[in-house]
Amino acid sequence: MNQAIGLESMLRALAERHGRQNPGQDQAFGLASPPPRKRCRAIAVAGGKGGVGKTTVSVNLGMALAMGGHDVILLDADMGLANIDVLLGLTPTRHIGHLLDGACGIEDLLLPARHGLKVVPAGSGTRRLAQLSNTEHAAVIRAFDDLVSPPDYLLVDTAAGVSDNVAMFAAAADDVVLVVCDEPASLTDAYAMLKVLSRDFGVRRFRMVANMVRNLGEAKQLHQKLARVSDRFLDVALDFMGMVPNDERLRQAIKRQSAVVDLWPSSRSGQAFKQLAGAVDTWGEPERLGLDRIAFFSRQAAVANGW
Ligand SMILES: Nc1ncnc2c1ncn2[C@@H]1O[C@H](COP(=O)(O)OP(=O)(O)OP(=O)(O)O)[C@@H](O)[C@H]1O
Repeated sequence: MNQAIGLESMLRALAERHGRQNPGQDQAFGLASPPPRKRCRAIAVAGGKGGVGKTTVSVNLGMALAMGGHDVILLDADMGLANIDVLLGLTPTRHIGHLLDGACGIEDLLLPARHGLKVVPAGSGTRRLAQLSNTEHAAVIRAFDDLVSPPDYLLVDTAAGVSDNVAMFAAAADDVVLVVCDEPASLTDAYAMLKVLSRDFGVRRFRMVANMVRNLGEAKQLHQKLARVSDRFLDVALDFMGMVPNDERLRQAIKRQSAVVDLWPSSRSGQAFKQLAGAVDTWGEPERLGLDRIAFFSRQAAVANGW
């Protein structure tokens, strides 16, 4: 069976399950509707090529949103090669593998970082985690239903490449942020990502962050380069979200196992991440409808919206 079709039917099953868990069923049992809960927005950070800065952007954007007063969970979805905990100097005792083994629940995995940011670690150096099946990935997504309180934002740092793993998380999220840097391989991999996610998973809108650029002009040029090709050959909208400059301060922060936006908020990259967080704050309601409109926190989202 075509893998994309297999994945799509799995997402459809998740959507049906989501429908079954609609709060309408509470009314069917004569129960009062629960009070409205806040809506969680799931944002997948992808990039295609390894080393373009996906994890750096995920960590710092998550921290910047948390510093802005938002409740944020950062999921390390680079299963088997996870490194968010290392970047933030955290020492997890449990990871996604334990969740899949039934040894703990999602709440037990939430690792507190600075400014209230919470990290869900994926585990590193485990072959099994690097080879999770589609069913196991779906189980990870479903596990978020069990959170006691959904956050404002769920940021998902995806793995490199355009594997089923990456596609599944991106297709389940409300928004896909594409991190691109000015290298031919980054551009071609980003294009491949746009193509697969739009053609096989119906993702139509992407937001691009230009990373490791010199200035805004260079960032916009990079966006135009990719948008020119995607406008011509693909049915997608690629919005310019912002840029992160190539900044030695950021590399120093990584060595100190800290987010640059926390350690040096006035640095060029620190300011850039605050601007990216500001951009997220201005996004309207998610546009995606139908199959790919499944939110990570399906049940909480359903309760919040009265779906
Ligand atoms: N804006 C930046 N300025 C300076 N250095 C940067 C910047 N962004 C990323 N880097 C450097 O690039 C390295 C790789 O970044 P990162 O680990 O975030 O990439 P990635 O896309 O997540 O890679 P992978 O998919 O292989 O995990 C960082 O360790 C850092 O040294």
